[in-house]
Amino acid sequence: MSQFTAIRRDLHQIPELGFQEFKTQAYLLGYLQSLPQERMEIKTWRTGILVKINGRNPSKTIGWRTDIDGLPIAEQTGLPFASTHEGRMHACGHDLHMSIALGVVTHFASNPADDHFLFIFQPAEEGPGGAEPMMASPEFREWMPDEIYALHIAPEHPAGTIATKPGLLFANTSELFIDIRGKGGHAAYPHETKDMVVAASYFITQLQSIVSRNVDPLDSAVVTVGKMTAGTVQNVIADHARLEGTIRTLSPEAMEKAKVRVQALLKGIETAFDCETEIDCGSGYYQVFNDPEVTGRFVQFATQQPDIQFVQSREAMTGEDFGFMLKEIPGLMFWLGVGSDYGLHHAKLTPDEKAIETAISFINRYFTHLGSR
Ligand SMILES: CC(=O)N[C@@H](CCC[C@H](N)C(=O)O)C(=O)O
Repeated sequence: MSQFTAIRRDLHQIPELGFQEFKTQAYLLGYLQSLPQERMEIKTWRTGILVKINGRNPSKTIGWRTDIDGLPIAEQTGLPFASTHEGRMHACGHDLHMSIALGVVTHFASNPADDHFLFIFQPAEEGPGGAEPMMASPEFREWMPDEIYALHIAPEHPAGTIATKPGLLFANTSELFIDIRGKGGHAAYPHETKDMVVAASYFITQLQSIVSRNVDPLDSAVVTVGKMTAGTVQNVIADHARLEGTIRTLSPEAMEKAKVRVQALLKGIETAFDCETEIDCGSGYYQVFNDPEVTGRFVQFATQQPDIQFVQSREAMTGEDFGFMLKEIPGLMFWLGVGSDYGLHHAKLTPDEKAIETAISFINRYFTHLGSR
């Protein structure tokens, strides 16, 4: 087993939620401090880390970003190195993202290029979003990169595949947290209550009309309620329901429209069911938009690599707060094939670890190409 596969397995066992990545940060710092330090500078920002490798004759700084948080999912892979944190899992591949980033740092710590490299270990990608506040920090601003790159694992492509496209790659997102409050009571006396299970059920059904009737069919959107809680026992009418979900749209305009419609539908529920509602749109991520010129250069390089199958990808309704970095800094995100029968955010996601070495070797070559004169 390669060194970075072993590291991936260590990290896989300690998934932590956004801004709680304390063990992860300690593990990463321990490894980074074991590398040659001559050209390396390290700073921490909350639970994240910034690592700069000073170039020999720099004219620019090239950035690489990895996310480091896990998800509130109970792992069901049965792997010997499964999560040891109950109800937490690296089900979005951030364990692979981190081990690949460490592989690239390791290479350039001993083989610096002409240009500087900045490695960003960013917390809270799954929520509430670490990229925007990290970028605004003095620690980040001091080492502001001139161009920036990141990858995301893609279970639907086999290991050895890289997929991307110029322009829009990932959607705009907005979280949704909704409370609906009425009046509880005996299950046999509904006329004396305001039943929030019924109100929430109507509301969830009405939400589906946003995509089918409000958003331009040529401008896709998704409205998903991933969690619904209401009630206490089978024979008591619930006085409160809570819904947690997310909106995804291909354009910022469709996002604005969808949010307005969610609020209008909620007002209707208040009237129809004589209840009170409260909405919190949580955090929202800006779309991932790949710089066309940077992507052109990247695709040309990737298609010339004998160990890489390059695939032109489509847009995806996933969100990524890396979009905030790309809004300010030219760069791109690409999908890395990891061939798994189970997809992202699935409790049985099992990425093919061969992709780790493929990615490290590919990025080392690409960054050497970019950072040398
Ligand atoms: C790549 C990926 O899966 N990202 C997440 C980002 C979630 C943002 C936020 N918590 C939301 O749900 O809106 C995704 O679910 O796409």
